[in-house]
Amino acid sequence: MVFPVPGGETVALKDADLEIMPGEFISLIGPSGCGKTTLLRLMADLITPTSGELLVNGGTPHAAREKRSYGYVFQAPALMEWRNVLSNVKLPLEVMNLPRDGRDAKAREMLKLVGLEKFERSYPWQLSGGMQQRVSIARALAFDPPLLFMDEPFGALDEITRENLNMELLRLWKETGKTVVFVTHSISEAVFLSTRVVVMTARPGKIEGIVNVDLPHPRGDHSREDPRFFQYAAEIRELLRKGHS
Ligand SMILES: Nc1ncnc2c1ncn2[C@@H]1O[C@H](COP(=O)(O)OP(=O)(O)OP(=O)(O)O)[C@@H](O)[C@H]1O
Repeated sequence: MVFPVPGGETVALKDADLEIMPGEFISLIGPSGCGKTTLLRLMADLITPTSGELLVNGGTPHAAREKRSYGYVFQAPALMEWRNVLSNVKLPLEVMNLPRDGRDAKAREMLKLVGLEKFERSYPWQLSGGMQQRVSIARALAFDPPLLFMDEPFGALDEITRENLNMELLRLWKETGKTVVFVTHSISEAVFLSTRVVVMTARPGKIEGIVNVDLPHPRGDHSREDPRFFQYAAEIRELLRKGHS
């Protein structure tokens, strides 16, 4: 992926070869500016690759977008301040023109899934950052996409809130069987959540290595104390070091 910039071009991604299987939880980790968001945006058809091939569910990213195959959770919650929580979660269902009577029920079901059923009438500014991020996850799940793209959704949260949301996300992933592609800067978050961690190099972003995380499910606080947890974290750190130099 090459971006034109004043006076030249930026090669954001090069030789990024990756295959993701249905139901996987993949984390992308790598130095700042290595192209993690770019890779996610390419998968989501928010930008078009300048060369190479990219397939989402066997078709083009554009076709996947038209079929509403994915939900996208941004770094910042990006909720509409003038809409209450229920109405924010309903938004994609309105855009898709789904029958009016089904929309409320679906949005409520999603809010229950993220533990916010008591807050449907609240406005975004009345919620904490973590709660807002849960609303945006509920919104991304509302139309039941098989894929979930998440760009550092918990980066701005305190450690304990982040750990709690990690637990919730894993529960959701297990319950719904979705494929998740998750961008993070945190090695421990990547190990805790993922089936595989994709470590990228500094720009132009390439894949330095992939670590299979074979920690048993359900994961919880005990997983963080498992000797294998430290071993996976050390492997990822080593690959990150190699990719930095
Ligand atoms: N629209 C654009 N135009 C020009 N350059 C861009 C554009 N989008 C991204 N880039 C460049 O591509 C590179 C990769 O950016 P990207 O946002 O994907 O990195 P990242 O790994 O997600 O970084 P971070 O961890 O800091 O969020 C950066 O050098 C960035 O400046």
